[in-house]
Formats: sequence, structure tokens, C-alpha cells
Amino acid sequence: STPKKQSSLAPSTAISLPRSYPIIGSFLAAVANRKRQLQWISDILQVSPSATFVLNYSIGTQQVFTANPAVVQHILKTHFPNYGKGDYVTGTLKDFVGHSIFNVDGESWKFQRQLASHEFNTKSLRKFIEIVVDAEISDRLIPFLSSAAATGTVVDFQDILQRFSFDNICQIAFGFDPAYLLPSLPQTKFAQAFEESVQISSDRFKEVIPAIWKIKKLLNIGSEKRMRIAISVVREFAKNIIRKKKQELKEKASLDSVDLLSRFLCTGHSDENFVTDMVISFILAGRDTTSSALTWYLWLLSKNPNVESEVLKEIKAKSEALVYEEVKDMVYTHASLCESMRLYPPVSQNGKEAVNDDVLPDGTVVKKGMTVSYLPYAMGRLETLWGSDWAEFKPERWLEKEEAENKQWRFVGRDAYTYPVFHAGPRICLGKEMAFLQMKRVLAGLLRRFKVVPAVEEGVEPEFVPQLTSKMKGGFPVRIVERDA
Ligand code: HEM
Repeated sequence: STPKKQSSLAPSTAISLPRSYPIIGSFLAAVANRKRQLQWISDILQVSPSATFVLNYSIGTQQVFTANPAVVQHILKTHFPNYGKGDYVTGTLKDFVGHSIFNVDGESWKFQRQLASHEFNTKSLRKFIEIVVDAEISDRLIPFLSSAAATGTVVDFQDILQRFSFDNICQIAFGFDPAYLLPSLPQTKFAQAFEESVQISSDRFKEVIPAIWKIKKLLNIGSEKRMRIAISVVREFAKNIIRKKKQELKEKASLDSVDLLSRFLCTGHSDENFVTDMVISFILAGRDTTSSALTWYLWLLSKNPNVESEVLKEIKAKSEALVYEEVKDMVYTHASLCESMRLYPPVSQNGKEAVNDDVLPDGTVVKKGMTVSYLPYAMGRLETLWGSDWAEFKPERWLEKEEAENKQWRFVGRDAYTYPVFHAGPRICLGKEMAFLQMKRVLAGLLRRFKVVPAVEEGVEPEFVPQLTSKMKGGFPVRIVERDA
């Protein structure tokens, strides 16, 4: 009953390591593969001994790429202090996310992580699932989908999910409801500007010669001109949220619920620029990750009816108004989400910069200032890690049947270094549990009642676009079908 092997996941041609020439190194190959860098490097890692490869961009510029769990553990955990964000990442992202948690190291990171961690305790998560997510599903998602089903309209599900998670994150982190998933699907200036900022920030990373975007920025031309405009729209939006919150804090002696933003403002962090960076980062973390994961998940589910029926069985065994514990307990759905993100990780690549010279566990020599990047996308496709059936969508890889008489599924996780989809070590994703709860609750509300049918040509597979967070190119056009009908 295993699904058909998805041929397009496998590299299409024989792979060879790029040649490195004197002076120019592999610069020409890097330029030629600029638009498909993720797949190019992933293919190279498949055939590299120890799944690590040092790319010579040109003389004096080298970057290490790896899909080796021991190396990932080394940089993210055991030698954590030696691998920071570095000037390259920080400089590229600074215009968009400033000095927020995603873009700093050391004391500032520690402080922000400590403060943000309150947002993710059991009490907050319960409120998130039982109140915020629940209301967004019943008041906005379901009515929207019912009407799409009734009219047979094709809708872009990636967009719907982004709207959903945008409303969610703003409510839980800032106590503010942007009401973006309304039936009219409003096109706000903010959403477009946010999208553009993400895209141009991602494109900066794809520039083989970073000086190019810096010159464009200096001259205020082309994409960098658009970036400047988009970012000012985004910052203005964030600042409005902050001003409203400050007003609210002034008017009320105590707040009935304390959100992340209030916590930042109450701990003396009233510097507007810093709080603005924080707001933008949380929107990025909350909006773009789970929506990406669910988009690809629903695509895989549509190709694998056996998995869909198993998920449905689990959903139907729960009550309709799911409480926190029931959502936590959706074991099969949890496994299928892990499996989907193995193939389509929301953050497909991530890099760290060496503070001092070092030697990686596989013997690779790292010089101070070099970037070591690990690729969850490549790792999820390695035969050595997942076996010869790695291209198959098989939630059962993550499950065991219990010995007890009722034979329930039991989740069997993989270590965070083999599966660094949520990062690993001291900087592991703070929102991991929140993300799983949200995704499972959405799936329960959605799939119980509707079937999501891709409106794409038979045999055509959507394209995976790696940005800061990965996207489905051009969106995910679907038709919604009521199950009872
Ligand atoms: C499927 C969903 C998600 C995935 C795959 C994911 C993945 C990641 C990854 C790879 C990182 C490391 C990024 C870096 O190197 O800076 C990270 C960090 C982080 N994530 Fe998530 N994330 C998800 C959802 C969320 C959600 C919903 C939130 C809530 C707002 C969140 C909050 C954070 C925060 C605050 C950090 C920074 C941790 C630190 O630097 O100490 N994430 N996440």
C-alpha cells in the first residue's frame, strides 16, 4: 500500500562535483546554478564523502555545506559558542529583521530568548489552541471554505494558510487581530510589502557576489529601491501595533492577558526600533513556517489517499471541539507532518559563521570567518539517513504499534541533528510545539469536513522555492469539496 515513488524528488541526471579552477574556483558553476542553488548543493552532498562539501567560490572564499548529522551536532550544540550568525547573515537580514532574536548572538539573544520563552508555556499554548486557533477555524476558515465548496471556486490554499497564520500570530504575540482571513480576502498594502521584503531578503542570499545588492542599495535602484519602500510599509504597520499597545498599557492598570509585546514593553524595552524588529520577526516566524509546512502537507496528502484515510480515522476518533490534550494526542497526524517536512522543510538551509579556526568531526578544516551551512532539505533526501525508500511519503517511519491490547500508534522521533527542521541545540525553534499544535488543530478542523483537491494539471508537480522560508511557486490552487456531499 505504499505510495508511488515520486520521481521528481530524485536527482534527474548523473551528479558530479563541480570542478575548481585556479583563482576562479567553482565560481562559474555557482553562477550557472544560482537559480537552483538548493537542489545543486543537495545533489552534490549526495555524492560527497561524509556528506560534506567545501565550495570554492573563488580564491579566498570558501563555504562548507553539509548534510552530516555529526557535523550539525558539532556546530549547533557541542561547539555552539564557535558558530554564530556572523556578519554575512546579520548584514543581509538587518534591513528586514534588525537586531531581533533571529539576527543576534550573545547576551542580546539570551535576553530575547528568555523573554520570549514565556509565550510558549503550557498555559499560553492551551489558550492559543483552545481559543485563538479554534475561533479562527470556526469563524473564518470554515465559512470561507464552505462558500468556496458551494461555488466550486479555485482558491490559493497557500494564501489562505498564510492569512490564517498571520491572524494567529498577531493575536497570540501582540494581542491584535488583523482580520486578514475575511471572506473578501482583503489585499492589504502591508501583506504585499511583507511578501516583497521576504523575497528580496532571500534574493540577497542568492547573489554570488553580495557586493551587487549592496551597490544597488547604495544607489537606491531596482530591487533594493523596492525593498526600501516595502520595508518602510512593514515597519509603519509594526509601529502602529506598538503604539496601540503602549496606549492600552497606559490606560489599563493590569492586562487580563499578557502577550509577548506587552512583556517586551514592560521590561523597559520601549525603544521603538528594537520592538519593531521583534514584531516583524515574530510575524515572519509565525506566518511563513506553518503555512509553508501545511501547503506541502496537503499536496502530499492528495497524492497519498492511504495516509489521508489514516489521518481522518484519527481525527474522527476525537471530539469536534478539540481540547489541548486531544490535539497533542494526534499521533499519526504528528508523524505525517514530520514526514512531510522531511521532504519539504519550511527552512531548507541554514548557515553559521565560525568565530575561530576549527576542525569538523569528519575532518573538514574550517577557517575563522567561514560559513558552515547545513541543509535540512538535502538531509531529508539522503539514502544513508532514511533508507532506499527515502522518496516515499511514509508516516510509518515515525511510528510504532504499541504492544498493549488496543495497539495504538506510538510516535518515535528522530534526533534533532538527523532532522534539524526546527534547528537544534540551544537555539532550537522556540515555537516548535506551538507550530505542531496549530497545524494539527487546523488539519482536524479542515479535513473532518472538507477534501482539498489540487487544481493542477495531472502529472505536474508544484515547484519548491527556497526563500527565507520555502514556498510553493505560484501558490497552491485547489478546489474544496464537502465530504458529506
Ligand atoms: C513548522 C513550523 C516551524 C519551523 C519548521 C521552524 C523552524 C525554525 C528554525 C529552523 C529556526 C532557527 C532559525 C535560525 O537559525 O535563526 C527557528 C527559530 C525560531 N522559531 Fe521557529 N519554526 C516554526 C514555527 C515557529 C513558530 C510558529 C514560532 C512562533 C512564533 C517560531 C518561533 C521561533 C523563534 C522565536 C526562533 C528563534 C530561536 C532562537 O534563535 O533562539 N517558530 N525556527
